[in-house]
Amino acid sequence: MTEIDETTYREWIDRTEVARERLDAWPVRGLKAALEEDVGTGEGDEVPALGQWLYFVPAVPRSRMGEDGHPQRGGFLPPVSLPRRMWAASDISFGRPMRIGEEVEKTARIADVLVKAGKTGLLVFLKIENTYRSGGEHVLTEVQTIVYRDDPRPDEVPPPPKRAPENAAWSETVEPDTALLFRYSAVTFNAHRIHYDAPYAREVEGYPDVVVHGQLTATLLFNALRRNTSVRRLRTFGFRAMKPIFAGERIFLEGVPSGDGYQLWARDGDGNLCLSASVEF
Ligand SMILES: CC(C)(COP(=O)(O)OP(=O)(O)OC[C@H]1O[C@@H](n2cnc3c(N)ncnc32)[C@H](O)[C@@H]1OP(=O)(O)O)[C@@H](O)C(=O)NCCC(=O)NCCSC(=O)C[C@](C)(O)C(=O)O
Repeated sequence: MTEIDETTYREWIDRTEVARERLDAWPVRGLKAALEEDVGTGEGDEVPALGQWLYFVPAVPRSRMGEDGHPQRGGFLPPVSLPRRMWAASDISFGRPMRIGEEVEKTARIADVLVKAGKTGLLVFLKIENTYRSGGEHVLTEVQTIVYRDDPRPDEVPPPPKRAPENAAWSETVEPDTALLFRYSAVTFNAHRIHYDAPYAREVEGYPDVVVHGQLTATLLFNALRRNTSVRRLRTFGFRAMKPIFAGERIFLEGVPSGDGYQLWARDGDGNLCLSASVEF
C-alpha cells in the first residue's frame, strides 16, 4: 500500500460533479413504510427533512462495484487505499424543502481530504460539499464526511467510548433490526455490505454484526425530535457518528433544548454515545 500523507489526495480537492434528477415519489413511499412516518407521498408534497439521501444514488453497473459493495474507488472520489469506509459526519443547512416531482440539480465538490492518526489507526477523512438547487433557488447544502480506515488488526479492541449526556428532555428506544437496515439500504440504493452481509461485516471488516447506517440513525433522531417538540422545519442539522451501532442493538434517541435549537444524541444501553447531533431552527 502507498504511504498516505496530507498531500496524497490533494489533487482531488475542488473537483466537481453536477447531476440533475427528478425527485420521484417511490423512495419517500419506501421510507414512509420503513419508518412508519406520517409523510405525504404525492406529486408536490414535501420530501421529508433529510430525504436528500434518497436521491442521486450511485447506480453503477455491478461490474464496477468494489468488494465492499460501493462503486469502485477512483473517478470523482479519490482512490483512497484504506479499505474500510464509514459515514463519519454531516453538516447540513436547509434553504427550502424539496418537493416530490421537482427537478433538482446537485453539485458535488471535493472540499477537503484530511489524514489523521486516530486511536483506531490511520484515518482518511473525505469531505464532500453537496449543493442542491432547483428553479434557480438554493435548496440545501450538505458537507458530508466519509472516513476510510485500515483493515482491522487481529488484536483490535474498540476505543473507550464517550459517555452520552444524562440530561435528556425525552428518551425513546428503538432496535434497528436487519429488515429495517435492508429497507433503508434499498430506498437509498446503498449496496455497502457492512449493512446486510453479516459474514462480510464480521470476517472482512471486523465488526461484531451488520452496522446501522449513519443516515438512518440521524433520521430516527430527527423523527424523535418531531414527535417530542413542535419543530418541523430546520435551519441546520449536523451530526457526528462516534460509535457504530449494530443490528438488533437497543438504542435510545434523546435530546434537550440548547441555544436556538436542540442537542440530540443516540446512545446505547450502557450510556455510551453512538451519534451526536445538533439542530437549529
Ligand atoms: C470514525 C471512528 C472510527 C474514529 O475513531 P478513532 O477512535 O480512531 O478516532 P479518534 O482518535 O477519536 O479521533 C481522531 C481524529 O478524528 C476525528 N474524528 C473522530 N471521529 C470523527 C467523526 N465521526 N467525524 C469527524 N471527525 C472525527 C477526531 O476529532 C480526531 O481529530 P483531531 O485529531 O483533529 O482532533 C469512530 O469515530 C467511529 O467508529 N465512528 C462511528 C462511525 C459509524 O458508525 N458510522 C455510521 C455507519 S457506517 C455507514 O453508514 C456507511 C455508509 C452509509 O454505507 C457509507 O459508506 O457511506
